[in-house]
Amino acid sequence: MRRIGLSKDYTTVLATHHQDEFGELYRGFNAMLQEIRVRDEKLSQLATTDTLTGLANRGHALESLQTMLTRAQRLGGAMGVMLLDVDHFKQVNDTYGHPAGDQVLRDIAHILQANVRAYDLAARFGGEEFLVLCEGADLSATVDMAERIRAAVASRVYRLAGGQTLRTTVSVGVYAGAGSHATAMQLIELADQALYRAKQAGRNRVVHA
Ligand SMILES: Nc1nc2c(ncn2[C@@H]2O[C@H](COP(=O)(O)OP(=O)(O)OP(=O)(O)O)[C@@H](O)[C@H]2O)c(=O)[nH]1
Repeated sequence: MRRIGLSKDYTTVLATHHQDEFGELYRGFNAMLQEIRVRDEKLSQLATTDTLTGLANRGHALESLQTMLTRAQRLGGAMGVMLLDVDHFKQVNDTYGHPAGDQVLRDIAHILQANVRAYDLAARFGGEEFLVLCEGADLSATVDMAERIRAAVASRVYRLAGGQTLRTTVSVGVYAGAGSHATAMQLIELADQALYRAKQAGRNRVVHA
């Protein structure tokens, strides 16, 4: 028990064959460990997940970016970063209402999840902005993935609760690379500059740095 207390490894189960008070004590202790583990998982889920979309939240995305970048730099591999912003989203809210806007954000989150690989990370980075981290992807692979997502969003017809339908588009800024001196914030900044150019060029497009 002292070892569990020190290691905080609550997955441990204490084995006992006692049928007396000791057995009772062990079983109570195991039940308590199980409860701590479930609460631990719930807390960590709450701390890393965006509640509206179920995607990773900004903090978790930044941590993952740092981990992915460090790994890519250590192994000399590539990585891609994609910043997506919903076009004219204020108009969606103004025309159809905030709940409709929320539904669009949730739908886009589904599209992202359906289009990224198991080892990529899709996150909600801010209000109507999403970040996708593509592990081991070079520029061409990241742009291809971004283009697939852009096209999927553009062709989606959102069906609202009241029977109305709407369509929307996203602009995407892409950066790929993991230069030995690059920092996580520089990667985001470069993707953001590309995103800005995508908006300036007319939206509903992918631009890379
Ligand atoms: N429904 C909903 N709206 C949100 C949420 N977070 C941010 N927004 C809205 O997103 C809108 C963003 O608007 P802007 O930054 O003006 O950008 P935009 O209208 O998308 O225009 P462009 O980015 O230039 O294409 C604002 O109206 C915010 O209120 C959210 O969680 N739910």
